[in-house]
Amino acid sequence: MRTIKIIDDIVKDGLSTIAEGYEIVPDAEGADAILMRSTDIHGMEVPDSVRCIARAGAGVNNIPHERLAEQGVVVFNTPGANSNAVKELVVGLLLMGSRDVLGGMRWCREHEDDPDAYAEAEASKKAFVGREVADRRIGVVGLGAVGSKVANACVDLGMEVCGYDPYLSVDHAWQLSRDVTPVEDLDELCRGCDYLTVHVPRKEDTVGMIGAAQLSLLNPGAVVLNYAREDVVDEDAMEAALASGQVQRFFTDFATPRSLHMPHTYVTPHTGAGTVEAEASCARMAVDELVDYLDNGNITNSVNYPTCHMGVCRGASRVACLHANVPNMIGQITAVLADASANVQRMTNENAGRAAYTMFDTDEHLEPAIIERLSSIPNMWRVRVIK
Ligand SMILES: NC(=O)c1ccc[n+]([C@@H]2O[C@H](COP(=O)([O-])OP(=O)(O)OC[C@H]3O[C@@H](n4cnc5c(N)ncnc54)[C@H](O)[C@@H]3O)[C@@H](O)[C@H]2O)c1
Ligand SMILES: O=C(O)[C@H](O)COP(=O)(O)O
Repeated sequence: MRTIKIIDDIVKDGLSTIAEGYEIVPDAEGADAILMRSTDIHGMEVPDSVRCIARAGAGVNNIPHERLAEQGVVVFNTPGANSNAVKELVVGLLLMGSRDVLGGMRWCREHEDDPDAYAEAEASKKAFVGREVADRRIGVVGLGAVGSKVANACVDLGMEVCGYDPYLSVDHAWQLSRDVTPVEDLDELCRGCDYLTVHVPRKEDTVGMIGAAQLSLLNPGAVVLNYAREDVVDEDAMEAALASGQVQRFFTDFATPRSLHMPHTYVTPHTGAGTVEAEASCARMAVDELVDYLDNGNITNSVNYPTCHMGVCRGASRVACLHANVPNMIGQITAVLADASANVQRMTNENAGRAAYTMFDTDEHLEPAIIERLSSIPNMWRVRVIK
């Protein structure tokens, strides 16, 4: 029986793909895997029993995945599984940001007991006049799963769309409308924009990337949306830009103590991915990743280990070695196998960044002493006997 500890609220129907032979357990201690969403686990001691963690969602800044790689824990996320949900909300808010929809609705509510409201509305509606988004310029920062969908939707709305993403993947480039203009410099992207929307992961080079300089390059009265992470947009700079009118409205998914008190700021409580469809598809993808890793050693969508597939083991045994991406690891692993006269049926090695993964099938089970020798190779982080 394999065991999974669930942290956060994972929707039940998303768990439907958990295979037989799996059990949800109340504690991480002793569990084989953790399934989670946004809880910050930087301060958590991840028990040695845990072989993998799947984040049902995109952002992994809440997980110390580099440290966990060295602990032999594979961390997964679910790229793209919630991107349509974010796109739909961002497009809705973009339209709301162009018209004072909320102000108009507030006016109506305030006049709910006024018998002349219907007639007064005609006189008052001038106060809520907005603008159309068609032909306006929007800058999209980050053209991944969410950003590319937002950019394409803005093209469909008739906007002039520019995008900035120095690390754009080939897959996402293929998905992008040819009407999106790529811009190679962030400041150039911001210059003359009426709208700016941010869709990058939180990392060293993105924290504070939208600051005073970038906001000053927007057209006066611009609308800014942050459905990425709270500190990608510098709050000091944003508050000043809102106070001066340089930014007319700011939509953010992050209820920080500061954003909740900023003028002309509309805060949602991290509900960018909050649809039944997105929650279920993230959970299903995360469960599939965990199960394929625990059962077969295959790695799909990991953020700290390379992609690696060897299908289902047809030999007597399958072993996976999780180790540092340094020279001579394969040489040392095969030397141990040669000493043991092990007959290797299939073997694969992949690396990504600082981590590497070697997996092999043998036609006999290896003695515990051989596994011990593999484990004691310097820079070996974990050896798993999968079958
Ligand atoms: N509010 C929500 O509920 C919600 C939902 C999904 C994602 N997110 C956030 O949005 C982020 C993006 O999600 P995604 O699914 O599109 O991820 P993604 O990985 O598909 O896309 C991120 C894109 O940002 C680009 N990028 C990285 N560094 C950059 C930089 N310095 N400048 C410009 N571009 C850069 C990458 O090349 C990539 O194309 C996530 O990491 C997460 O933090 C929030
Ligand atoms: O990174 C993400 O996928 C989003 O921030 C959504 O997070 P959540 O699933 O915890 O709401």
